[in-house]
Amino acid sequence: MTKLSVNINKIATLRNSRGGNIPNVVAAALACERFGAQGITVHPRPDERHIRYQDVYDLKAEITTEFNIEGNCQEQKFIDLVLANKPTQVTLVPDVLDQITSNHGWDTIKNRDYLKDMVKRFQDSGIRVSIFVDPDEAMVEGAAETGTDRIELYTEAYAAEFGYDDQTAITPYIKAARKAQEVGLGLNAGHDLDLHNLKYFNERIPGLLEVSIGHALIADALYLGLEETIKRYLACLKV
Ligand SMILES: CC(=O)[C@@H](O)[C@H](O)COP(=O)(O)O
Ligand SMILES: NCC(=O)COP(=O)(O)O
Repeated sequence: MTKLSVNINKIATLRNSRGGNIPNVVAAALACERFGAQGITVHPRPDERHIRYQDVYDLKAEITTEFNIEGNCQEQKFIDLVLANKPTQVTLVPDVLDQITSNHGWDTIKNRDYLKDMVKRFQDSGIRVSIFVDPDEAMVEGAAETGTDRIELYTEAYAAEFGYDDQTAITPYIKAARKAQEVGLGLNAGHDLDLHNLKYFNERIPGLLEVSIGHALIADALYLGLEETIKRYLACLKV
């Protein structure tokens, strides 16, 4: 079954809006685990607008499921943070500084040598590496040449098209997933996945190992509660 990693950035956004420690991100992560999530994802950004660097240390000390840290390895602070915490997985995302959210994958061909160095650096510390890519077979092949363990397919385009033309929405992802299988890469996916589009995606993408979901899931929890929300997302991942 595809694993669900809950991205808790938005819990930190809410906490930071007031100062103080409500809601507590570690308590929220532990609740996600208790309710069945198989992993916790955070995406600390350089301005610490949601997850703070200290949160990563605090989470690492408490959580027991797979810990996935996403971010831009062009920031030395990010590399140091990951190496100090040794999560299960680091996901390399090519964000620029003032980006509202992630909006593109790596060009794994142009940046092949750079990514190769980064992948080795993290793998040498026992950390599984995933590279965030658009659903483009050439980018998947390029990722394989870096030595990465996995890729994460950037699903914003799928989510935007889903509900209009589902077949068109999913086709590039099926092709990219098949290519990942062919070149021996593990497959993750994420961004804008939600209760409407997740089941269709999971049922059609071969070899999907993990999805990381934050924005929609935390928003759903406002209405449904965290326990019921996680239960519904897990149900979408059953085949
Ligand atoms: C890589 C990815 O798609 C997610 O991590 C997303 O970027 C979440 O980040 P924000 O919560 O800052 O939007
Ligand atoms: N890697 C994607 C992620 O962690 C969550 O993205 P979103 O669900 O907040 O869009």
